[in-house]
Amino acid sequence: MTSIDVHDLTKDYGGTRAVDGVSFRVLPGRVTGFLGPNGAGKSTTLRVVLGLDRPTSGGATLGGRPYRSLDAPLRHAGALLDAAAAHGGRTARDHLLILAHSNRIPAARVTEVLAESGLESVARHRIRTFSLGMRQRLGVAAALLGDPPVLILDEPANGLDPEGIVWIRGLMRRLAGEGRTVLVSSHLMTETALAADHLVVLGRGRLLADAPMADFVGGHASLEDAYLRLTAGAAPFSARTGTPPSVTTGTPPSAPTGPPAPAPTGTPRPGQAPTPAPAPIEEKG
Ligand SMILES: Nc1ncnc2c1ncn2[C@@H]1O[C@H](COP(=O)(O)OP(=O)(O)OP(=O)(O)O)[C@@H](O)[C@H]1O
Repeated sequence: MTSIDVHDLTKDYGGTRAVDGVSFRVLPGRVTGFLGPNGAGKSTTLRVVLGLDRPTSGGATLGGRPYRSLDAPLRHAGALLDAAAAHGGRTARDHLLILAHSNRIPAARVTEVLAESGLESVARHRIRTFSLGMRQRLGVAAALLGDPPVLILDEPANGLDPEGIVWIRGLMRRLAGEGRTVLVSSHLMTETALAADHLVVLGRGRLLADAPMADFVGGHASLEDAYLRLTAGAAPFSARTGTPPSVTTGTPPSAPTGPPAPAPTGTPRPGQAPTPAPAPIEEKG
């Protein structure tokens, strides 16, 4: 099956370094959660993987090939990046039919993905009448269209109702169970804890962790706890609350709190630099 490989990726926007020498591999057969604070570089990385942005240096491949070199790319990788991207004047069905046609996918597959995403009853409605959650479902339907071995989903639960959140979680688990490669970015820790087997965490454009979920959370009260400790030094927009980060470790408040244990980073691959240790948490007064 097909892995996603990001190799020593750096991306600058003018004077802003959005991604800084990041390398990781996303393996088939599991859901990999892609986490990081606002502005950490997740979307930029996904855009480079999908050939939507050119890297400054390094790069990314799917099954060893750059996305841009793929023939009929929807058959190799399905992506949900921006649910608002579909043309509002088209019906959901027409939107999918156009995508299918341009990737040599049979029209019958459109009917299947409309059913899979729960949109059958609104298939002939114009997309501009869709709610955010319906647009998300349409984005997922488009990602599934080519029956691809790789799925890349950026905040797929955004706007979904509780039934939809359960649906997308089950869908991701099933796709991974079928041996596909599923990479999902999210800020929802509870959802990520339920859906993901493995985590890749960025902070300020750098790789902070690349580890199995159990190893990442190990010794912490929850995924949220482990994540907040790891990224506390890398969150650029933390609001002043007058209290320390909302981590609950079970340790009494008076107990000395040293720097967090670095989350396990997995074995560096040949040529890959070890993951930098996270910045220590500074206790706020
Ligand atoms: N097109 C662009 N032009 C200029 N700067 C950009 C552009 N896209 C992203 N950036 C900058 O790159 C950095 C990384 O942004 P990116 O959107 O990749 O982060 P993110 O981890 O996806 O954040 P979020 O969780 O808020 O979506 C930020 O500093 C952002 O301002």
